[in-house]
Amino acid sequence: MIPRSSVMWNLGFTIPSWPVTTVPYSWVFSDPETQKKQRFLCFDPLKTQYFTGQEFGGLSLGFYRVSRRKRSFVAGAKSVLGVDKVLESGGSVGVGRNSYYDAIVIGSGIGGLVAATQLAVKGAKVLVLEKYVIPGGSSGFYQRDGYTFDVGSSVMFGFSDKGNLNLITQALAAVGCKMEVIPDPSTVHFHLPNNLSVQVHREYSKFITELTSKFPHEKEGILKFYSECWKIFNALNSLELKSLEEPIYLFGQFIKKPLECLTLAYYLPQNAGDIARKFIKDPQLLSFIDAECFIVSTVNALQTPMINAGMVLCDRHFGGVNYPVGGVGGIAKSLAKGLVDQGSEILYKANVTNIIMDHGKAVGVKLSDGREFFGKTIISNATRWDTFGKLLKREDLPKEEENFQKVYVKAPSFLSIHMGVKAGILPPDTDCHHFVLENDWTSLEKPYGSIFLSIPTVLDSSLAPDGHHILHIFTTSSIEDWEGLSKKDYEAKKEFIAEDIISRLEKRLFPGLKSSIVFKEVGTPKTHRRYLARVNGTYGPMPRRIPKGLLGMPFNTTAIDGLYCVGDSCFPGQGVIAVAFSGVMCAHRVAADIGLEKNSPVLDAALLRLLGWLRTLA
Ligand SMILES: NC(=O)c1ccc[n+]([C@@H]2O[C@H](COP(=O)([O-])OP(=O)(O)OC[C@H]3O[C@@H](n4cnc5c(N)ncnc54)[C@H](O)[C@@H]3O)[C@@H](O)[C@H]2O)c1
Ligand SMILES: CC(C)=CCC/C(C)=C/C=C/C(C)=C/C=C/C(C)=C/C=C/C=C(C)/C=C/C=C(C)/C=C/C=C(\C)CCC=C(C)C
Repeated sequence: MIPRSSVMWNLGFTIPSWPVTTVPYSWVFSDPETQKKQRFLCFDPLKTQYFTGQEFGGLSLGFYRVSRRKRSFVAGAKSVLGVDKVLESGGSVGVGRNSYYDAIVIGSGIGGLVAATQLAVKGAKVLVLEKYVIPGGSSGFYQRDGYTFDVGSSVMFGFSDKGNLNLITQALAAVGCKMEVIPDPSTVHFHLPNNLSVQVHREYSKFITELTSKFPHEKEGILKFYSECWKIFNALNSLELKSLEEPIYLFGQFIKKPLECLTLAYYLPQNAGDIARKFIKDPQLLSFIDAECFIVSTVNALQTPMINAGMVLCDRHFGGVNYPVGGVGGIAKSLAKGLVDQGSEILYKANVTNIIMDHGKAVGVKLSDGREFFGKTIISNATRWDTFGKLLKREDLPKEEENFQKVYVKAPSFLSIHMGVKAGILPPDTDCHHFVLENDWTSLEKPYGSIFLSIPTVLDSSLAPDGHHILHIFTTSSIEDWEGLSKKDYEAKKEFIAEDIISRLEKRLFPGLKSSIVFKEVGTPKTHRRYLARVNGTYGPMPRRIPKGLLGMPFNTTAIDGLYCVGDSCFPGQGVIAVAFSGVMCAHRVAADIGLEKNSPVLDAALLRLLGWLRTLA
């Protein structure tokens, strides 16, 4: 508990002597326990507030621009005056070792953690505030009866040791961590209508051979479509990936790699379905491409940005899909540890309820228990809907966010079933990941239509007790389906739907599955809403109609000064590697804004305006 102090009381009555012609402005501190308000004086010339050193007993501390930095002034006062209790004057200024941060990150999903760690290694002092008891969000884990379950699926891109796109490996390495990974010999095994079965082998030529054996008449189209994907992947893989909102970097890349940048700019507004249709005519093969894209984006190929399709459909063969030993949860744990090793902080059970604004700028956050923290920048890893719908007041919704909500809607949530089964039920050489859509292509995007299945114990047996496997099954489901039910009806519905999904898997993949189950836990969209703090439990944003590729997806800056977003409602969207990239971009832009990286205010303004205009075309 923080000791109370009387120091602020003393400060409250000192008289500033800064000779300005404006009226004094008083800054109010409130003590959350006593609700006593303490005032001390400063000035507000030109709507920017300044303190003078004389406020602190005549010591010459200079004066500080405080609209963004007022709390750093207090921290400065602490170090110069040695009056530690100034910082602890009632909890309203903060409780960390240093109460004023370069960046406060709301949420410790992979997006938030990557932004935080990247900033920390650049020398920033970061505070991550996580509502839950462990880090990771959708990439977290939980343990029951000897099983370690991944909260989300276990398909990990970006975890290889080569190229520029191994963003998870790079994010860990930045804070001195390296995780042992197990290569997955196949990304996913598709079980589709008309008994179409396609295994996506790690080796590209093996995958192409398998696919063309199912569609020999479309061999040329298949090769052409996937080679378009490779053009994108190779261009991406040749760039140093940083913030596309930072002009010095962006123009630098255009000069160093003009062809690659132009390639990406060309594909930026395009979708995979249109490109597939240039080369492929067979409706069943086009439906297969839809299923490929659905895994990437939870929508069909016509709505999936080509850049994202190119990235995922090639990385699985270039770096391959690799599973971290001990489970996906280890990534977030390692990043959180790395963050602390860099001298930054993470607090759990820290539920941010408000972003604190001051003269139109985001300057701090307030927690549900009343604590407040202040920083130069605030980075929200909550979804954009939560950030602008809950953490800021609804009437503050900026035009840019209105546009985002016009172009993107919340993707449905998931019904998930975590099971422990007797190992004998799985045939030898069972793949780790499966995608099942049995009878009807049109059910692909319908609720409960397609089934995702991960069996991470195929790769890492340490995740389950001896002689057992984990089956993590999930399927799309909307929150509306689960609201307004009594507890009894809710439980019954969970059982009923889970039973149906398991029967479908039993029929198509593993006869006798039901009798092998030794553990089963079912989560609904309400579970995801509660534990992941995501509105409606949404999996992420999906385009309302046909998008212009990635053109409409916002980056990290927001219309609110000092406030940034990171995670899957930022460019380039859903997926662990995607949110890791969003974290890298966000850290770069924030570092430039707080002077830890090169920046050019004039070019910044021009580029941000240009990008804003491009988004309006989406
Ligand atoms: N490839 C896979 O298999 C896989 C697996 C899991 C997750 N994912 C991806 O991860 C993506 C999500 O990652 P992300 O980084 O955007 O975020 P996230 O949703 O995973 O994490 C956000 C974190 O912020 C916390 N949070 C939210 N609001 C808060 C508040 N007000 N106060 C404090 N904490 C708060 C949540 O508790 C959560 O831990 C999803 O799009 C999904 O695609 C993919
Ligand atoms: C800035 C302007 C206007 C022009 C400049 C041009 C230019 C230089 C552009 C540069 C663009 C760049 C750098 C783009 C980078 C894009 C990246 C890195 C995109 C990455 C996308 C990654 C995605 C979409 C990953 C998705 C992964 C997912 C969703 C995996 C999930 C898997 C499942 C949901 C489950 C599957 C499970 C089973 C069991 C089958």
